[in-house]
Amino acid sequence: MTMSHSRPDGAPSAGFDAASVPSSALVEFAGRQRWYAGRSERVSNARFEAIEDSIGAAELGELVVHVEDGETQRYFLPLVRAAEGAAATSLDAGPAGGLLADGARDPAFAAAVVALLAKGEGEGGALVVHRSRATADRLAAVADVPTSDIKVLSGEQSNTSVGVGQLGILKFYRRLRDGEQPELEVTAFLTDRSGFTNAPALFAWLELRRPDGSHTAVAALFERVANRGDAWGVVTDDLVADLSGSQITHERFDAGATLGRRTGEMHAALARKTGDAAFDPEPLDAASLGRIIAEARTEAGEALDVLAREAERSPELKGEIDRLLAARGEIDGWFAGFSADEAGGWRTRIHGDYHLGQVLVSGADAVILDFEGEPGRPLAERRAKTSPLRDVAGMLRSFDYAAFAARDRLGSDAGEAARAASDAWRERTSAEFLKAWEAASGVSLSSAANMKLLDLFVLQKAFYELRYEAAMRPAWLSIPLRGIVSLLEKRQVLR
Ligand SMILES: Nc1ncnc2c1ncn2[C@@H]1O[C@H](COP(=O)(O)OP(=O)(O)O)[C@@H](O)[C@H]1O
Ligand SMILES: O=P(O)(O)O[C@H]1O[C@H](CO)[C@@H](O[C@H]2O[C@H](CO)[C@@H](O)[C@H](O)[C@H]2O)[C@H](O)[C@H]1O
Repeated sequence: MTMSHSRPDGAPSAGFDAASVPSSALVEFAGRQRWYAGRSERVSNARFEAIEDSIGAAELGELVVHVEDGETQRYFLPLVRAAEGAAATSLDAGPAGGLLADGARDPAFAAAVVALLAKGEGEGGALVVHRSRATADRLAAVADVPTSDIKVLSGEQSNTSVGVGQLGILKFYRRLRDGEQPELEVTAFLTDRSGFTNAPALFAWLELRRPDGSHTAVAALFERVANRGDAWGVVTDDLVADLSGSQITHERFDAGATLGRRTGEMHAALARKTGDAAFDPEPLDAASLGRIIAEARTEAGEALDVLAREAERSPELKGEIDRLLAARGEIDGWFAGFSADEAGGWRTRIHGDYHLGQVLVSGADAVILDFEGEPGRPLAERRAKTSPLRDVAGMLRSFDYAAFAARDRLGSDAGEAARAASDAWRERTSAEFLKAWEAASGVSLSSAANMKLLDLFVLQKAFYELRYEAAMRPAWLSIPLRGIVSLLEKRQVLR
């Protein structure tokens, strides 16, 4: 169901000239936001481009950032007047604009968006409401939640998620990419057409249609899943307790077996043939395998370039960095060593950015979230069908991160015994995960070709993480670096 929403005459607005916000103030403000991906780039200028529509008192717009020698980045940025005393988190729009704040973090704005999604509006504006018919009554209940029960979730990730009472999660997409948002397509497919129930139901979403015909989703409302935290938090807490010899009194989350089963079921659901060309499985033939290898090979080279630049910033990692850089030829040769005979199986839609932080622990079960794909990649790539082993690799890398993070939390108490125990946990959990995944997905892991492809995806993910950590958390650069070195040693690419 689709409705267009237009600015009602005389609607209240934030009452400022957003177009006059200086570029320097926008860049400084963006640099403080977790969702901003341009932090490590040189920015030539930034501007606020108004959206011809209104919701509540916000001035709606896009933050448009021109990166030197790079693509233009667009972010959804509704602006509201900053609350008293909120100077530290606000955007200083100068004497004419005053202090402004991110509307996505403002409960009143979120309430207005939910009301709009539940109600829909007349024709004409730049924002279009899409609602799921199946969930209309649940949507009305979410719209009844009082503003006082609307709260931005802590631990903001690539986007900004807001809890609407215990019923809904309103997610504002921050980095905007033109085209279909994979998260909306995949969640709707899983819940409406495949019978997979371990992902939150999608209620409604808001799409921006620009005058040039391009379109992109800016917000979506999902069912809120009762949970005791994401699997990253639950797994690392339990591991810290185990490593430090503390008793666990709560129900233990059986990470390997539960995640393996639910992940496999998700992949089996995504492999269902329904006649929808965007989802129907296609053969993983030699041409598609060739594209996968070429992409991973290029990305490995790019990540090694980034690593070479990082070497100065991380002198404690110099030994491993130099070793990897010296083996560039061998690494490239490993990718080149794939043969067309290794093609086989199916490619389907997948999760695309799968790790422990994307799973909620609900009782003893797992609910899978965030089907947006890797936020740094173009939409067409994130919507492409590929091997489900890519997601499997993502979770294996996450077990490696969790083993490191648990040791890191123990600080100087973490001796050699803790290292050995956390490594053993990672190996055991990974094996249980793979076993349960194979049984639930129906994809065989006994073929040498599939195991080699799994290695490729593990390496590709770790190279992606190298770039991610270099840009976002340099202190964790060692995790993917050591993961890459260790895998390449096992496969005798590094000697
Ligand atoms: N449907 C939901 N039910 C309960 N909590 C949710 C739901 N969706 C998101 N969350 C919470 O918000 C956090 C961020 O959600 P996620 O979709 O991963 O956002 P991002 O796109 O920013 O990575 C999750 O880790 C979880 O704590
Ligand atoms: O914000 P997103 O969920 O879209 O994902 C991005 O950020 C993740 C970090 O929060 C990053 O994941 C990496 O760190 C995790 C631990 O914090 C670890 O569990 C993952 O295995 C590791 O990849 C993810 O790669 C990035 O896309």
